[in-house]
Amino acid sequence: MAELQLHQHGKSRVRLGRTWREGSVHHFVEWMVHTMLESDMELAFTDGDNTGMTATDTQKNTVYVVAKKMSKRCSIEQYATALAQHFVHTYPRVSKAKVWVEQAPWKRVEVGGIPHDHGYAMCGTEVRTTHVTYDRAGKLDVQCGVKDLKVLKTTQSGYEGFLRDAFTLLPEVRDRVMATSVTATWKYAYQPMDYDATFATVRGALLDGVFGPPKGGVYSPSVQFTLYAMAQLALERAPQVESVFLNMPNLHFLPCAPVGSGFDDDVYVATSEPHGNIEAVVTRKDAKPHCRL
Ligand SMILES: O=c1[nH]c(=O)c2[nH]c(=O)[nH]c2[nH]1
Repeated sequence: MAELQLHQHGKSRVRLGRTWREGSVHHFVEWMVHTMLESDMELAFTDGDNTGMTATDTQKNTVYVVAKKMSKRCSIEQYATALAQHFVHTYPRVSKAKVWVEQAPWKRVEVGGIPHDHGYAMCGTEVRTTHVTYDRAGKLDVQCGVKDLKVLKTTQSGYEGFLRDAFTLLPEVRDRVMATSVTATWKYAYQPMDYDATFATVRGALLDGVFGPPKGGVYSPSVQFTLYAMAQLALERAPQVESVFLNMPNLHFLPCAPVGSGFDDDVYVATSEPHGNIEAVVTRKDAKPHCRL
């Protein structure tokens, strides 16, 4: 006999744009929203009975309704919280709402050094993310993050001392290009007053962990060491953060010696596949672990 275990239903990849007009200055965001509802809908799966079900089409429509209701400029965390709470408070069969939001990297343009009133350009790939859950007991969980944050440094990176056997071809190096696309998520011990400010603090810490000071930088003996240094800095600078998950592919730039010349740390074969893949969860001592592995 079969038994229904966890079940949920939601809408994926709902895209929206939202403008807030503050006089002549307009603020714009583009969001990709995913919803998922845990609800008392076993009979839909086992008996084909849809009574009381919040259709995924309704969930999609609600994404837009709640965006409209956010009358003041807000962060993705505030929006996702409002959306999750709406589902639980409106639909008695819903026991837990899960909402993911990703913010596209539109940035206000500057013309002659002056911020434009309503002009935006998309520069880069970096997407700000959040994952919010809210349940009928009123438990709210907000996780923040960033993905596709691509970083590269042309030196101050090496890789030495690793195991060598018959399968090892990689030479040891003290100078190489280090490039990665950072995915980070972090959990708070307590919710910050200002999600935007805390996001900026954590993002800044992650970048400083990679690059070090502007003159001279900081040496990376491995992606692993740099990942841990980044997470340590984030925990140090943002006291609200209790744990950080980081995933960092090692995007290899392979030494290239064009025909007739040698390799002088100047020309590389740029690759994306295959790539190394390094990840870890780093928690504040005595904090609850945060599982993304
Ligand atoms: O920083 C690195 N970590 C690794 O685990 C690894 N493995 C590898 O081939 N190159 C590298 N570089």
